[in-house]
Amino acid sequence: MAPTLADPFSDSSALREFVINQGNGVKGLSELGLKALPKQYIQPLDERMCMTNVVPLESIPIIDMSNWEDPEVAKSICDAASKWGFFQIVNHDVPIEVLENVKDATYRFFSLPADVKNKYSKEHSSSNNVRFGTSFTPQTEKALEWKDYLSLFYVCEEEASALWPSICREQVLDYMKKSEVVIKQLLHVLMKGLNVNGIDETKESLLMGSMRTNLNYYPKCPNPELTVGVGRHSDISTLTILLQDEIGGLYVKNERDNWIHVPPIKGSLVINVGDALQILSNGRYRSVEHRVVANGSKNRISVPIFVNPRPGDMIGPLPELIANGEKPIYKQVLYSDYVKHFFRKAHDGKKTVEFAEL
Ligand SMILES: CC(C)(COP(=O)(O)OP(=O)(O)OC[C@H]1O[C@@H](n2cnc3c(N)ncnc32)[C@H](O)[C@@H]1OP(=O)(O)O)[C@@H](O)C(=O)NCCC(=O)NCCSC(=O)/C=C/c1ccc(O)cc1
Ligand SMILES: O=C(O)CCC(=O)C(=O)O
Ligand SMILES: [Fe+2]
Repeated sequence: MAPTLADPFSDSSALREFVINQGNGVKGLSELGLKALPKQYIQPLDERMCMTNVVPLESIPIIDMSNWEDPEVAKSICDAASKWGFFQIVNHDVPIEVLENVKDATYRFFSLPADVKNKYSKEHSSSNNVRFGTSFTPQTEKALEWKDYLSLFYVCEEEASALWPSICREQVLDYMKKSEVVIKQLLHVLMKGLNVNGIDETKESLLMGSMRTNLNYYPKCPNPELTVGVGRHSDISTLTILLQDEIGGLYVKNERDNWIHVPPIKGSLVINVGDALQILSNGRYRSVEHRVVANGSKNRISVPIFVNPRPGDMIGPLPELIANGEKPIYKQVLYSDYVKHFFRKAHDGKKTVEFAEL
């Protein structure tokens, strides 16, 4: 039963019970039609999006992938990865139906009753590789984030068949599979830009040995200006392939510490460099801080594929770079240690990468 008092969640344990334990998430809160944001979601002033720091006319590069091997296109990819850490791609080979299907599947999953979704929560899921949750790390966050998610770590088809929710499984698998071509194209170009030519099996595994797909749901929010959808962070992936819907709300930091909006473009994918690639490239490609605002009138979804090393891989500057005389700025770290470090703290901008600094 949903609480009905005027301020039903002044008591944090009531909020925790409804949102986390019962699996209603922020979607459940949103659907209660609250007039005011529960205080647990109110972010400190300096974490809220201040529109005076937004540069309206600037934009991350938009790259046409149809001639991806053309040296000029390749240069624009490498330049974008060094300067911005973010770009959008159009005319890639992922069919539009695949993108539309995974968005539909995301809506279908979040439309399930709370008790059904809750079977995939940390407490109830039979595997760490499938996790339905809310905010980022509700145990450690001082202020919660206005977001629910389903996170699916891919191990193999058999495991996905056995453990992933059937309501979205095929669509997520298809999106992952069809994205592999463009992921390989991008990694090929980015490695060439470092004078690392030819990606052998070991290197392919280091760059894209594991994948995690998140289905993110940001419901309509009563006081969007007081909270965040996702706080400032850089991803810990090698590359992230992000599908967003038509609503907008993703902002990226530029070189002058201003925020730039990433406008939705139908059929495009947003690509960003993650910490793992920043470390492997010895800082030549940059993972960049980004955040998502909450929306006062519309629900928003996004579907990132995090392309990662394997949990058991050691990551550090690639030997080819060091052999060329570059001084390493990162040490070798076990990727799963890096991932755990990221998940055990609240979002804190670019701080995660300090874990690997020499
Ligand atoms: C290190 C992992 C993630 C977990 O290891 P474990 O040995 O099974 O240990 P735990 O299940 O106890 O997880 C360690 C901590 O991470 C937390 N965690 C474990 N997955 C999760 C999870 N998807 N979500 C949010 N907490 C989690 C988990 O709750 C736990 O926190 P705590 O209970 O406080 O100790 C392991 O599965 C692993 O190495 N996975 C393969 C690599 C991998 O997934 N890489 C991540 C790719 S990038 C990425 O996911 C980015 C995500 C992201 C997400 C949200 C954002 O806003 C921004 C970015
Ligand atoms: O929803 C978005 O646009 C971005 C989400 C994000 O940054 C993430 O899941 O890491
Ligand atoms: Fe992100």
